[in-house]
Amino acid sequence: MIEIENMSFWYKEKSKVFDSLTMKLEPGKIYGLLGENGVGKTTFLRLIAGLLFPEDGNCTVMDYTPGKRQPGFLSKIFYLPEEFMVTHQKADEYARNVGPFYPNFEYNHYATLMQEFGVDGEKKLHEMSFGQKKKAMISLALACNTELLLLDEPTNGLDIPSKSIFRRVVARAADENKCIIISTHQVRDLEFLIDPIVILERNNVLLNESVESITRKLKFAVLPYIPEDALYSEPMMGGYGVVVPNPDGEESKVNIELLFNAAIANRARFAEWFN
Ligand SMILES: Nc1ncnc2c1ncn2[C@@H]1O[C@H](COP(=O)(O)OP(=O)(O)OP(=O)(O)O)[C@@H](O)[C@H]1O
Repeated sequence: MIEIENMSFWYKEKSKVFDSLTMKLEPGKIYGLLGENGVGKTTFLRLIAGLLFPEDGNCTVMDYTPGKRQPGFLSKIFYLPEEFMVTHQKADEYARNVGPFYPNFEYNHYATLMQEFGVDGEKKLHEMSFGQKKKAMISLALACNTELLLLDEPTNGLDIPSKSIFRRVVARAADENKCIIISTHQVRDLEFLIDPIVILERNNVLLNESVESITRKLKFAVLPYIPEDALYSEPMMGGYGVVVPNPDGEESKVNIELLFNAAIANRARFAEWFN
């Protein structure tokens, strides 16, 4: 669905955000896009959406060149930025105006999602709180039913019940033809939703792997001690949260925060294991 080949991008040439980045993203998945502050997650989403243009290399999305912003392409993707300007329209009115640009948009689906999130669509968008606006825009994004959905920090601003609803409605929206990419720092909000996990690092991608492949190679545990072969450990309730190599393929549940910290602390080993 998304093929990126030797793509370089910079705002200022002497500090490249991406330098010859190559990666593939497939349909039927909900990707979790992680990375330290300033590493380029938003830039990555904007390149895929065609709002920024690669300086070098190629980025092809569903056989389109995003930067050309062709109508066929625009009707197949929905990009929801972390922060957005809203109009003075009522949320429902806005959905009725924007939705028809997307061939698979269903107003009833939008209305059901708004009800599920408990947002009053008769309220004007600019009079809503940040969380209410976010839920209205998430409802619209999902109801547009596009092949590609790009969500930048979608759970930022959502209260605890809304985060559960978000996980439920996104899981329900996923199907084999769709690719959903969620950029987030709130990994605990999305622990059981995102798979594969993509970790960006300065200039490039450090990891792009399914949870299954990660847990085949790594074991996550809470132990009363730090094992000698620990790739990463940190104190937590009950002992230490540790990430260790998993030569015997023992089953464990991925802890994304531990994975992230282990990857950052062991860049070379991760590159060797996973590439
Ligand atoms: N409009 C811009 N002009 C110049 N530099 C920019 C611009 N937007 C972003 N940058 C720089 O590009 C790099 C990547 O920024 P980006 O916002 O993509 O990172 P991010 O991973 O989304 O960060 P965060 O996790 O803090 O949201 C940063 O070093 C940032 O300072």
